[in-house]
Amino acid sequence: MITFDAVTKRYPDGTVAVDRLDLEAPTGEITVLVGPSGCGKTTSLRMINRMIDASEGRILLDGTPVQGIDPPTLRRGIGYVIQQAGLFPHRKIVDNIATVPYLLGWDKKKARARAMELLERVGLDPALAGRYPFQLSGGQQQRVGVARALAADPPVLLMDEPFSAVDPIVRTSLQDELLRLQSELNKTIVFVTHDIDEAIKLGDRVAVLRVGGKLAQIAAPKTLLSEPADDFVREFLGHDRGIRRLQFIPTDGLRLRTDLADLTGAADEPWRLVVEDGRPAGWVSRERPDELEPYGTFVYGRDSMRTALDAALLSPSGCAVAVDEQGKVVGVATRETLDQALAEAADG
Ligand SMILES: Nc1ncnc2c1ncn2[C@@H]1O[C@H](COP(=O)(O)OP(=O)(O)OP(=O)(O)O)[C@@H](O)[C@H]1O
Repeated sequence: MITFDAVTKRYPDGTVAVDRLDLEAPTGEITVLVGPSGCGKTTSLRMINRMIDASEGRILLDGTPVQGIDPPTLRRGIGYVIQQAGLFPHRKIVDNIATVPYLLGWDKKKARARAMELLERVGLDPALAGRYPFQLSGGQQQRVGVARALAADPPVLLMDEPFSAVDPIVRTSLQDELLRLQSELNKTIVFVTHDIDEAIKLGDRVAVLRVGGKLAQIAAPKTLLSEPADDFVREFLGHDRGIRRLQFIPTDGLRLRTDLADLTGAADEPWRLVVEDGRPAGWVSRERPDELEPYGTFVYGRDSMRTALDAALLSPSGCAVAVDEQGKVVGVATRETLDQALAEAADG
């Protein structure tokens, strides 16, 4: 656990970047620091590994003040990932990843074997090991940055806007990859971002900071969205806070119809889903039975109501197609069913 105990950072020019910050980042969880530009996120993060020293207050790592640990020792137990990966341009990928093991005096063979293992772990082709950073895409470089931070298996990972410099599609896959890795590794992660969607997706807990380095609220994402502490937090969460809340509402309680999906014999309805080899092929209407119309799917029980609703909006029938993990149709959520679930969500 990382604990901020009344931590203040005053820069020499008098700027108060962080103001009496109290915060806990529990072991094995992702704690996200989010807030507008200049609110002290990076300063807070860097005080954990003493790249910046606090002016007042204490930061504790499992109860031990970091101020009492010499920086090299401290950093051995703390991986650090930054925007644009910060790789050494003249070192091959494998050697970039093995940076910390080399510093720790591991023999070259063991360090490289560990680097190769990590390369695969972060979803990269081992064939990239011999390349130089400039021969990789931005997203691949970020993955290497994550692999490098994990190389000596540190219990703590600090991540400073690690995915901000890549396009939205790559960012989404990096976020998914981080969540997958974390489900295996259970690191204590402190993650800085200015993107509220990223914070809500990744954080077990999200700390919202306001300019001046004051904590506005810390809560689980779901609570943050349903109970923002004040107008600043409400505004920061954006006008589509209600829509975002839907991503925490599960779909496993939705009642599905199977008679609209050729599964149990088609009902006499305006729309019918054509299923081929168990998979959706398209909707057909009574008026135009030969024309396949578009459809949207959600994975029943895994995806949230937000995805289910999106799936319904993509279908002219207004119904969302529920599939299993293999993409096979399990039924259809009609507009009435979705309406009912939304009404219940609004109550809760
Ligand atoms: N070395 C420094 N000297 C003086 N002021 C600084 C220094 N570093 C940062 N600051 C100021 O401290 C405040 C917090 O900066 P910090 O970089 O921690 O914010 P941030 O929330 O990470 O911002 P961003 O999202 O823009 O990166 C800002 O007002 C910044 O200008």
